[in-house]
Amino acid sequence: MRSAIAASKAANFPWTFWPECFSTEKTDEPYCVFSHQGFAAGRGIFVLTQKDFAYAMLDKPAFTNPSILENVNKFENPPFVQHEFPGKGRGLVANKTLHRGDQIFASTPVLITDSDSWSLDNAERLALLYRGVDTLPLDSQARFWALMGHFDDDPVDDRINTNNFDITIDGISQQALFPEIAMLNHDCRPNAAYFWDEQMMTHYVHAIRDIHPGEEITITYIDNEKDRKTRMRRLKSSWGFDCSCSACTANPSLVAESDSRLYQITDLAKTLDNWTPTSRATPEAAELLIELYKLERLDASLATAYKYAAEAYSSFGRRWEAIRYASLSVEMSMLDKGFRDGDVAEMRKMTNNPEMTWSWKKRAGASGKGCGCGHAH
Ligand SMILES: C[S@@+](CC[C@H](N)C(=O)[O-])C[C@H]1O[C@@H](n2cnc3c(N)ncnc32)[C@H](O)[C@@H]1O
Repeated sequence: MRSAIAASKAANFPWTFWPECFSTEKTDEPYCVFSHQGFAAGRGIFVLTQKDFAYAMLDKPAFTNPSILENVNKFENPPFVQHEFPGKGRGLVANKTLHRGDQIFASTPVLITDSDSWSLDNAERLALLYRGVDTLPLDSQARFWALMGHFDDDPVDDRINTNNFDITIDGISQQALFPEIAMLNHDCRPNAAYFWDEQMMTHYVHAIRDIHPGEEITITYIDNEKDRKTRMRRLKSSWGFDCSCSACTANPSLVAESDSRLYQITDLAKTLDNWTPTSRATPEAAELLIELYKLERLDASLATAYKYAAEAYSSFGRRWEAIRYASLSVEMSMLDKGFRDGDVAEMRKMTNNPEMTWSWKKRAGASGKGCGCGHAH
């Protein structure tokens, strides 16, 4: 018999159990555990948050129209096998060729926690988390407990902190747990990218370059455009491991070269973002940025680099190059930022009609000389 009290027989009550709550002096509304066992065809979910936020979530299409999740959480015949890597724990290895754009996961969270719930008394916060896990369907509970921890902390906290993803719902950042996706290890030059779709309440993972059978499927946990030292420090402090990926363990001369390319990438992005009359942005600068990202094998970042190139060409009135790069940007942005992302919509517009976009001839008329920039947007 579960410790949580079933609420399923109460009329018009949307949650499976009566929420258990604790208050904090810092907030008006208590934090509660809201459990929905039927979510995503019985995968279930619990949310540790405040009442208004939990109820607003119920208005998302994923809850109001469950049939849209028909093709989500399909874990049979995966394109990978689980493998034990010395020093890394488990990871996922491709068992067939995956092409850029191939979907690897589409998964709903089993739990979502509000970062502000840390303002609760720790024992109370943990009591809510334990209660939440206890209210998940047994299958999801098992997946939760099978996750790795590394902080040597409370077992529930540790699993959440080691495996969660930052997501945003209605503009508010939250932590979400996707047990199957949490099996992916980090690489500073990953071959897969992910994004969160809040309408679908689904986390997607796609290949961002071709992945061969036997190759580990990896994502990034951090901002890979930082130099090696910064990346290593971040991975150690947040995930407790010494980065051993090829970009971190290369010969110091190669690392130094990579770091200097990363600094150049930062500078070029600043240049291309400059829409003032003194801007030195040119299509050539954007081409160089693309080349540097390719050299660094930062495939996901190409989404933004292609956008810079599309806008740079558009700003000099060069229609066909603008369209070419806008198309490339749409393809990569859909994999890294999401199907509904604003950049995707903007670049799609440019593929149809660059003349109607804000950047058209913004910099130099069609001459390519000098800058008549004006302001972006
Ligand atoms: C989200 S889990 C990934 C799956 C995990 N390997 C497992 O066995 O469940 C994150 C943890 O995996 C390990 N890990 C992930 N990527 C790693 C890497 N590149 N090198 C070493 N350890 C890694 C770290 O212990 C990290 O805290």
